[in-house]
Amino acid sequence: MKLGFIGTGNMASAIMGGIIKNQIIPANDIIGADVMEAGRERVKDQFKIQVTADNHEVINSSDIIILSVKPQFYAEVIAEIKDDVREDQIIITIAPGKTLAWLKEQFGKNVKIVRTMPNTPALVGAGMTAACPNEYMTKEEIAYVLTLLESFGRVEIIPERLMDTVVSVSGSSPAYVFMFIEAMADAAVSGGMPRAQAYQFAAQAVLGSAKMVLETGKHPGELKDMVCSPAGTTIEAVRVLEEKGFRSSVIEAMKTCEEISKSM
Ligand SMILES: NC(=O)C1=CN([C@@H]2O[C@H](COP(=O)(O)OP(=O)(O)OC[C@H]3O[C@@H](n4cnc5c(N)ncnc54)[C@H](OP(=O)(O)O)[C@@H]3O)[C@@H](O)[C@H]2O)C=CC1
Ligand SMILES: O=C(O)[C@@H]1CCC=N1
Repeated sequence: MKLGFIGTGNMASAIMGGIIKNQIIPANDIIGADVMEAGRERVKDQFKIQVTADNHEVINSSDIIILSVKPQFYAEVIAEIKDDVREDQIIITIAPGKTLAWLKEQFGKNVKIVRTMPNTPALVGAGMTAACPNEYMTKEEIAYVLTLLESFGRVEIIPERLMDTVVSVSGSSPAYVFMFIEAMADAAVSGGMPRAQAYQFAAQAVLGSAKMVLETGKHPGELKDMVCSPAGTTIEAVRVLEEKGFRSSVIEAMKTCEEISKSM
């Protein structure tokens, strides 16, 4: 199976890193194109894949192609490659807002497409990816693409109407979590902890808490109550977080993210 990337930036790197690390497709069966020579050289050096400046070469040498450019470049890239795309090839998209209907219109012909929304934890095999195959994909092809996506984390097939919500809850959310970890580390530094150690403690606490949600099946509120000892320290921190609008700020930020995704 030959895999191609058009765009070899942050998300493409995270995906190819996961696929190669989990030996789903070897590096020498992966090719990436990027307009930026620096982007090409970076993935060539880091992942030992083939690189090219020619998007047509990616299409003509791949069975599956991941369009990993920014949404604003999707129309021009599809216009450039659409005549090369064969009926047996599979296109995986990862851009917010680019619906299957829009993609079909851009290609102007029946193309096998899986619309997805991954995230950068794919790089460490802990991604969360939503997938939405179009009507031209066979069950076997869908199963293979899911195997590919599972090589760098969890994957769920979802109705396309939820894709913008996926952008806000998992596509973009690593950024919010990194901000949270940074803020916790700053507070730990203010308490006298060395910064590198503070990042370790903060990040592991977030990782452990997330694992508790995923592995215990308990409601996050119940897990929060388990930490809040009566008249203890935690409930005072929770009180301040509520006073500062922690939850509502997260919700408002995510609703904004979702709206921007819809507009792309
Ligand atoms: N980063 C993330 O966490 C996530 C990103 N995504 C989606 O993934 C896609 C890529 O995002 P990201 O990796 O962050 O973006 P990057 O800017 O890091 O990577 C995109 C790369 O593609 C290059 N490029 C632009 N136009 C072309 C072209 N016509 N042909 C070939 N290469 C081109 C860009 O060059 P140049 O810099 O010159 O534009 C850039 O090097 C986007 O649609 C994004 O929404 C989805 C989920 C998560
Ligand atoms: O910020 C963005 O537009 C991309 C999509 C989800 C995460 N990054």
